[in-house]
Amino acid sequence: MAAEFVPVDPFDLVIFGGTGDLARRKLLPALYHRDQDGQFSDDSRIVAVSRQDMSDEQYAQWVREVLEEHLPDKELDNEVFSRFQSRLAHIQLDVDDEAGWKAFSERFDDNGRIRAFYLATAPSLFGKIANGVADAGLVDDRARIVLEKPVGHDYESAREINDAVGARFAESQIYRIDHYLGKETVQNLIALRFGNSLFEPVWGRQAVDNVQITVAESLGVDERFDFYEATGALRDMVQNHMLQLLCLAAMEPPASMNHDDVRNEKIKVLRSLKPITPQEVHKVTARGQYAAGMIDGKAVPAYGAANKKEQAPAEDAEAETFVAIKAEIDNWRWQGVPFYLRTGKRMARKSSQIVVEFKPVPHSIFGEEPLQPNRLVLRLQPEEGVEMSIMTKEPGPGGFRMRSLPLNLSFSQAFEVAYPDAYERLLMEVLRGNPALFMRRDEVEAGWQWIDRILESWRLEQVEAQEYMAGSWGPTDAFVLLDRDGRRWHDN
Ligand SMILES: NC(=O)C1=CN([C@@H]2O[C@H](COP(=O)(O)OP(=O)(O)OC[C@H]3O[C@@H](n4cnc5c(N)ncnc54)[C@H](OP(=O)(O)O)[C@@H]3O)[C@@H](O)[C@H]2O)C=CC1
Ligand SMILES: O=C1O[C@H](COP(=O)(O)O)[C@@H](O)[C@H](O)[C@H]1O
Repeated sequence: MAAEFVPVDPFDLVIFGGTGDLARRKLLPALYHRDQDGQFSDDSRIVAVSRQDMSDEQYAQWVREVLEEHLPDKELDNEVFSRFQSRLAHIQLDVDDEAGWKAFSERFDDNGRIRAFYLATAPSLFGKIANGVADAGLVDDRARIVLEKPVGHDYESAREINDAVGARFAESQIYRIDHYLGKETVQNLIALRFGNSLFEPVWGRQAVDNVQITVAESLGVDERFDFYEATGALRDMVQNHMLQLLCLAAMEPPASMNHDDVRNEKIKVLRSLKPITPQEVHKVTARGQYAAGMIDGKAVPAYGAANKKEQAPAEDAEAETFVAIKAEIDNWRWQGVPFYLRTGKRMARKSSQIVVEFKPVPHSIFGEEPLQPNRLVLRLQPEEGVEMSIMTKEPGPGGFRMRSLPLNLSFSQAFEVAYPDAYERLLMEVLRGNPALFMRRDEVEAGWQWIDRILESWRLEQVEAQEYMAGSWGPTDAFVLLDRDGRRWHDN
């Protein structure tokens, strides 16, 4: 079956935070692309909400500038934009202002279209917005609500948000987004594990030595300094993206691809994560913060020095921009197999991958020839693909000279179809009403429970972020963490 873009039913997509950074960089370009591929009916609308005094026309003009800046290859097509523009509207509303909601509700008629409310705002506003749209009479069976990550700041706040939103929307109408679940290679992990019989017998403690999950970014925090100081990499990247990757790599085979079958398996992994206690936190975690350095031959400033609060000296900045964790899953399949997680900003280059390292052969028949353990590498970005390293004999006479060589599958070379980016896919799944690629309430809360223990252990043990040079692979502690186990990170 060839890839095709199937149109979605007519909709009103209401983006709270339609003037924010996420809307600018991700949501609007994603929607433009889906419109370009003909997936939207003529009467579908995109309504942005913010506190700014902006007419529909001014908003459309602003969106044009945003797209000109953020579309890859700057490929704005005038004909497509004119169709896209006709869908756009802007509503001025401070969601804290109760009186404003009446005027808001008057902008919607009872048109039978799908209504999707996308909450691209701070999570502290999620409960208010859910109440606002419900009190305005806009929530019926066809309505759905999308919650951007992070859902909360810790377990307690996540529960409060889930309770507040859950009081006005059924769980099946709530789409908690983690855009990593929309990435092609992340879904390919499911295809690889459960579409091939080859891997299942070796997928566990008998054959796997360790698993390494890296999400490295070369980007810095820059103008998101305030957000990062309040959040840090553990909450920003590990609680959601990294734990989701870990779940997909570690879960048992689901009964089907039905959303609850997959989520039931993921939650079991989260509940099996061994809590990280104050006694061991120094040994099994590393916290880092980037100092000035060089990336791609260009000098980049330290965390906290390049933000709009430039007067705040970097040494006052506290948040971690890097985390490494040795995670353990207390279940039969993974007993004794460490999952090393690592994420950071301003690292040597953008590179996200999952590496499954298999055990070495039990006995070598090749004398002194060094043998490397097999490795399966799933490259998430930038170049998506799968690589399996195997030992081979170097051709030619002179006995067995053993070499590790990769069997390499590059998705861009294997498939000609340009696949939609994660936000494009996830927005379409919302409009289609398919929650499979979104997080269920219990997953988010179980993730926070594990993260809260680490945060508490860091606090009790006063674990401070150790400096690492921008353009490196993180602080010394991250290397010591693996060295202690006689292993090393697979840098790319
Ligand atoms: N930026 C990113 O790359 C990512 C962001 N996220 C998450 O998405 C959410 C939004 O992030 P981001 O876009 O960066 O944030 P911004 O601060 O850039 O945008 C916030 C948006 O919310 C609107 N807003 C704020 N307060 C109110 C209010 N009281 N009433 C109505 N509208 C309001 C703002 O509009 P105005 O001020 O004009 O009223 C603006 O449109 C956050 O939870 C963030 O963690 C998640 C993944 C990536
Ligand atoms: O959610 C987030 O993700 C981005 C990284 O996303 P990617 O698709 O570019 O890998 C990260 O930069 C940001 O801090 C975080 O909030």
